[in-house]
Amino acid sequence: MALKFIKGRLKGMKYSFQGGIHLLKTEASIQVQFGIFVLVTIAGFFFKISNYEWIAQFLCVGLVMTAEGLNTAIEGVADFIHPDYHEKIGRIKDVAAGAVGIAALVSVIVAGIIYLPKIF
Ligand SMILES: Nc1ncnc2c1ncn2[C@@H]1O[C@H](COP(=O)(O)OP(=O)(O)OP(=O)(O)O)[C@@H](O)[C@H]1O
Repeated sequence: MALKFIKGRLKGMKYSFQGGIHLLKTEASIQVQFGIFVLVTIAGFFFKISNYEWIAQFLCVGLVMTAEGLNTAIEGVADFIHPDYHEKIGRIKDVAAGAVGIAALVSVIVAGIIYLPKIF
């Protein structure tokens, strides 16, 4: 029983890992965000940011990439169930993209709070 449960969870982890790799290989926006993650990590070491600033930074990067992954999944489902033009599909995609936009805006604000005082 417990072994079956553990095997199921490990399988789930394998699928989520495969999904993440697929996103990184195929989605230009995730690749850009991964590049930003690398850059801000370098900046974090350069400016010697505090533990709490590292936490805020990792949470922001994670938030944006999670939102982007979900946005990609929603776009994929929308295109699969309705490949043709439809006003509602357009609205659904806009809302999903809007969620990424909110995450990105919050992240830019957090980055400003962390880095602007260190630069100026
Ligand atoms: N089937 C559709 N019906 C109506 N409007 C659509 C449809 N597909 C896309 N759109 C409109 O075009 C916008 C961009 O959609 P698209 O699927 O090209 O996403 P994208 O942001 O370019 O993502 P990606 O670059 O990952 O393909 C949507 O937000 C929506 O406004």
